[in-house]
Amino acid sequence: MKMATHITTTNPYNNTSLETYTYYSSEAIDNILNSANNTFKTWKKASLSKKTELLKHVADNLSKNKEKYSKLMTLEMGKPITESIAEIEKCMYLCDFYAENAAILLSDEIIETDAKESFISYDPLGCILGIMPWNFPFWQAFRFAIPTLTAGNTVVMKHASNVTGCALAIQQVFEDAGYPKGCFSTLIANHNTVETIIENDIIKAVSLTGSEKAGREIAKIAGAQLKPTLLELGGNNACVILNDANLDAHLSTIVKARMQNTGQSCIAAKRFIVEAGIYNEFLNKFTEAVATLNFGDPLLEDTKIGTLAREDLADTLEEQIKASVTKGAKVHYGNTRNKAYYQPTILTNVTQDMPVFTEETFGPVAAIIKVSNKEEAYKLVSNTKFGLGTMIFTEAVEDARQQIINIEDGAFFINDMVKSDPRLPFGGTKNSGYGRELSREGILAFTNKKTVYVK
Ligand SMILES: NC(=O)c1ccc[n+]([C@@H]2O[C@H](COP(=O)([O-])OP(=O)(O)OC[C@H]3O[C@@H](n4cnc5c(N)ncnc54)[C@H](O)[C@@H]3O)[C@@H](O)[C@H]2O)c1
Ligand SMILES: O=CCCC(=O)O
Repeated sequence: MKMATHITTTNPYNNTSLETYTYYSSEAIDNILNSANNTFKTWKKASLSKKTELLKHVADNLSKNKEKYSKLMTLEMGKPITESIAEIEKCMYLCDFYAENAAILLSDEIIETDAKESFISYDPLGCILGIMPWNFPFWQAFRFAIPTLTAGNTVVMKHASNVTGCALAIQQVFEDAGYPKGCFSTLIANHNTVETIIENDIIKAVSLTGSEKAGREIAKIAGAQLKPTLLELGGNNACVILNDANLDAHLSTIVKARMQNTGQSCIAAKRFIVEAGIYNEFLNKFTEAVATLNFGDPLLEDTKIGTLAREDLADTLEEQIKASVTKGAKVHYGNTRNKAYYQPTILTNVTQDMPVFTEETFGPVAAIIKVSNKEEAYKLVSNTKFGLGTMIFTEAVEDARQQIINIEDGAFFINDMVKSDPRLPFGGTKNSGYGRELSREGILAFTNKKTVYVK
């Protein structure tokens, strides 16, 4: 098959072309990798105060250009503009968090032994390749790059092709903030080229955020080179609603847990496991709230639901819903479609053998499962190959806490939606990947935890 030489980005809301970009030549990619490698030699020794000062410049740049970057994200992948603005603000908060805490998080860890002095020194590894998805075009890139750079590594990033404008804008943010050339570079590269990039000695590790399929492929390539990977993959989070849940307090959070980013979030609530005693009340209130979500031009502030980021994503969702309906699921609400638009949809009578239960659904469809008691609910929670997070809504918090040990996921949220927070580790288990981003874990992810022993 002939390899594409260009990427043309498209606005999924009106299907108009935005820009055309040429894939970088292998020579251009080699130059970028060499530059990242050379810069590493000095960047790793730069003082932490210089590095954290630059984080403040990044946050200032994001603040100054918030509208421009938000609009770019919305144009390229269709998310409602208010959510794009919130995404840029979250990136700013991430910079502030590491600017304030990096010195403590990266400081040597003294360990008393029979040596005069012994400690762990957290040293950077070198140039790290980030492979990123389109669903949070700025946030995912920043979640990886900010701690990785602050730990003293350099970064090259291959972003999803439909957000190439964002990928280049992100490089510009780092350049304008004053990072030395070679600290952060975007690579416009296709999948075949990525294999060669991973094989290059300059790349010391790979961080991938993307699908389970991509995780398997990238881990295999990196594994053959004995290079470490951090994998942030798909999810199929359960949202458990027990009989005593306070729906008045939590309904809007529960709706947001599924419909945020037009349902295109790895940690979205995808399987709603609802106890019989609250089932009718929940279904009525949830449906009423979902029906108020306004679809429209994502550039308008009152739009709450956009199109999906690409038309083929709506094809996949439609197939998953059709196959589930064939197996007995009922369309309780929604299920109309027009090109990349998929109406928020609620399916009831969902059982464990249906694609909307077993697979990740990346769009605004809620699969509702009725259970007769909480024991049954907890059994269903873990019946998934994914392991990003579980959320539970109940007033019996102490009782829910007893489940901490049984939840197999990377996160367990009681009376809130699963969400990422720079202060807390983020990541999955099972087919959702391995490794942790954010917090102390994230800044140490790409470090050599070096034992130093002075007799
Ligand atoms: N766990 C998390 O933190 C997290 C966050 C966001 C998205 N995701 C997941 O990402 C997926 C949606 O994003 P997507 O559609 O962009 O995923 P994707 O796997 O199709 O692509 C992700 C990135 O990997 C690249 N890629 C994929 N296969 C590759 C290969 N063989 N060689 C080189 N590069 C390759 C893509 O070009 C893109 O840059 C969902 O499954 C979602 O749950 C996970
Ligand atoms: O798609 C996943 C969202 C990840 C996050 O919020 O950090």
